[in-house]
Amino acid sequence: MIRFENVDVVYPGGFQGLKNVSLAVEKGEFVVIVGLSGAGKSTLIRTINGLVPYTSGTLTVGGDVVDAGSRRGLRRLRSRVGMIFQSFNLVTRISVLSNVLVGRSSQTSSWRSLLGWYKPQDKEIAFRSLERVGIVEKAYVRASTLSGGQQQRVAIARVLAQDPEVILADEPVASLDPPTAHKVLQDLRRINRELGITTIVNLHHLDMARRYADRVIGMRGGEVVFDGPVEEATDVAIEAVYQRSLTAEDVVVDGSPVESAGR
Ligand SMILES: Nc1ncnc2c1ncn2[C@@H]1O[C@H](COP(=O)(O)OP(=O)(O)OP(=O)(O)O)[C@@H](O)[C@H]1O
Repeated sequence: MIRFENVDVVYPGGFQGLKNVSLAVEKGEFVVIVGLSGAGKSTLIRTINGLVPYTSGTLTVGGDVVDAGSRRGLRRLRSRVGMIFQSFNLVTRISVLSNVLVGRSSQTSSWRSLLGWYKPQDKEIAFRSLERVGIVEKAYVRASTLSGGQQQRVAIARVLAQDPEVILADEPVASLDPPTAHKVLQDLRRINRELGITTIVNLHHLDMARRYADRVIGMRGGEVVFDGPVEEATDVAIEAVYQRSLTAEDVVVDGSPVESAGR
C-alpha cells in the first residue's frame, strides 16, 4: 500500500528530516511510529500525503508515485489518505455533522461544498461515520461544545466519511488525558480491524504503542532504526532507538485499567 524507497527529506533551510528511508506498509496494517522528539516521526507521516515534499528517492501510495508538486495528484492522493492531527483541526463554530461532511468534499462539487448542499447519501455516510465512533447523538451540536476526546472522534468520523484507504494520525492523543487517549486509540484500532484501513500512528508513549500496534517503527535522527512486530519492541530494542534508558514517563501513562485492544 505504501512504499518508501531510499527517501530523503531535506527541509528548505538544509536540515535533513528523513535519511534514506526504505520501508513498505501492507494493506490493513496498524503501524505505530515511536522515537524521541525531533526523530522525524511527523516528517515521515507527512510525506505520505504530500504535506512534506520528499527530495529524493521514491514514495508510492497504492502504486501511485506521491508528487507534492502536482496539484491534481495531491488532490487525488488526499482523497485516499485521511489525516488526523493532535489538535483535531475542526471548524468549531459549525455543527459536528457539517465538520464530518467536509470529509465528503473531495467527492462533491465545489459549489455544493461551499453552500453546504450535500447530497442525502453524503449525509447518510456522515451519520454512519459518527455512529462508528459512537457520537451520532452529537450530530447537530456545535463542535466547540465537545470535549477533546469527542472532538477527536469527530475528526476520525470526518476521515471515515472520505472513505480512505489509509489513515495517518500524527500524535492523535497527545492532547488527551490517558483514559480518553486509550478510548480514541481503541476506536482507531477497531476501525482498522473492521474496515481494513491501513493505519499509521505517531505515539509518544510506549505502553500505548505496544498495546495497539501490530508493528512498531522506531526512528532516530530521521532514520528508521527499528522496524518489527510489536512483540520485538522490547525495552532493550526501544532503548537502542532512544539511545538511553527508558524512564517511567516513556512507558507509563497511567495506572488505570483499560479495555483490552482485543488483539
Ligand atoms: N519545516 C521545517 N523546516 C526545517 N526543519 C524542520 C521542519 N519541520 C521539522 N523540522 C525538523 O525536522 C526534525 C524532525 O521533526 P519532526 O517534527 O518530524 O519530529 P518528530 O519526531 O515528529 O518530533 P515531535 O515528537 O517533537 O513532534 C526536527 O529536528 C525538526 O526541527
